Amino acid sequence: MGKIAPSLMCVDLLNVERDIKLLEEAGVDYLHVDIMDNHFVPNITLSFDFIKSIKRITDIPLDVHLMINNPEESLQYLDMLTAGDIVCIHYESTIHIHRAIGMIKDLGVKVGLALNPGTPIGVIENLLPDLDMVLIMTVNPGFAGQKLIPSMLEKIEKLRALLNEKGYSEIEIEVDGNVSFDHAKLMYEKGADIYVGGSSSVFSKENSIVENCKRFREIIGS
Ligand SMILES: O=C(CO)[C@H](O)[C@H](O)COP(=O)(O)O
Repeated sequence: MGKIAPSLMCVDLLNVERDIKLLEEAGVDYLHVDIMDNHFVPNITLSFDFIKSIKRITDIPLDVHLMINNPEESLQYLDMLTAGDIVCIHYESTIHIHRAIGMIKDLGVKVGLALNPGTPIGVIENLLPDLDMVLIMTVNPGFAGQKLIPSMLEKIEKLRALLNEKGYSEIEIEVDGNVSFDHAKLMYEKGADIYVGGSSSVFSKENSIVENCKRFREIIGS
């Protein structure tokens, strides 16, 4: 059974509370919050203060994706998170990855590790005991509305095989970037668990948010 994590960078920023209530009605599993620094990726979107505001209006667990350099310098600002939330940092974003992971654990939340499309999956092997989730970026991060990099489908499959082979089948695989309805089906077949729905699915203008989530659920068997 797959889980849906709508990407709040695709929400109507003039109607955030309205859209979050719709996502609650749709029964989504997480809210995916992208934090950028204009250095690790060339964009700036949501913020730590935005997360504080979100926490006041919903109990849906947050899936915080930090696209920032040296995340260990900013993790202190995430003390509003609680057990059940996820903090995901990029493998490429720090030379002190074990220290950064340890700091996420100290927050009492789940640990996610994201890999850019160009980063091979082998880098995670000695980190597996500390991870709850691995995020496969299926586009180069930073912007919504990009095209899927097709070779990422094989990467998902290889990661699922690696996790099973090493005895870490409980680690969840998240996919992010052009997770359209069609791509979600392929990703599901390859072994993905958590689906970041953006402009190409949950927030597609063709239907309402609630109807889009319903269609998504049917595809990922939840
Ligand atoms: O992380 C992201 C961009 O870096 C966004 O969460 C994601 O790409 C949004 O989804 P879509 O690609 O469907 O617009």
